[in-house]
Amino acid sequence: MQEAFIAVRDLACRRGDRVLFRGLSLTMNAGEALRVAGSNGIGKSSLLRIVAGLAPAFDGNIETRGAIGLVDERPALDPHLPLGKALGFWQRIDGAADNELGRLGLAGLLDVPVRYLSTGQKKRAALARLIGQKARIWLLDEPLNGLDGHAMELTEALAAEHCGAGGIALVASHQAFQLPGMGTLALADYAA
Ligand SMILES: Nc1ncnc2c1ncn2[C@@H]1O[C@H](COP(=O)(O)OP(=O)(O)OP(=O)(O)O)[C@@H](O)[C@H]1O
Repeated sequence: MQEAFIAVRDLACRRGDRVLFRGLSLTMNAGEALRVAGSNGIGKSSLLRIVAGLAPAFDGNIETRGAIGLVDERPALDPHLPLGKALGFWQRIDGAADNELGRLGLAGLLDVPVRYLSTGQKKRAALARLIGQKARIWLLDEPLNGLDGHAMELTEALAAEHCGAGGIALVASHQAFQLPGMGTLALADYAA
């Protein structure tokens, strides 16, 4: 099984003219989960994007081992395709895998164009793709936004199963995320 590891060392993040945080270090090993907490605009999404390699660090460095799957408010699913075909695109790349469609309440929606899915359905569709991706590192940006109570619990359960199987979950959320043994990193502690 592919190893999972994240090391963030003395990280600083700058957006535009402003340094948002500095001096941030953390290490995550297989099976660990961490919630990044903080108010709007403090830099939670920016941190996840830097860890994903989608944005540059202003200072410090990041080391990751294991494939990374990022879920944010923009599902990487073609809005014009029916959900089944949009997920099928990724299945051809990721390899066939159980996307947990039934569990995610998506089995009856495969003929619906992605753009017509509700906010919560889109979020669940993004989770289906993430599960199919089989990435060892999950970066979840506000994963509970727009979800009803049942879907929130399901998302937390899926993340717990992912960590139980040796994955890593780094979760940016301004609201509580229930996951056994999950630590919390208050980004305000590193505000520049
Ligand atoms: N490309 C950019 N150029 C300039 N400023 C940016 C850029 N991207 C983000 N910002 C700013 O950086 C700050 C941090 O944004 P970020 O999305 O990381 O915050 P967040 O903690 O995830 O917020 P929220 O809880 O609202 O999702 C915000 O003030 C935002 O306006």
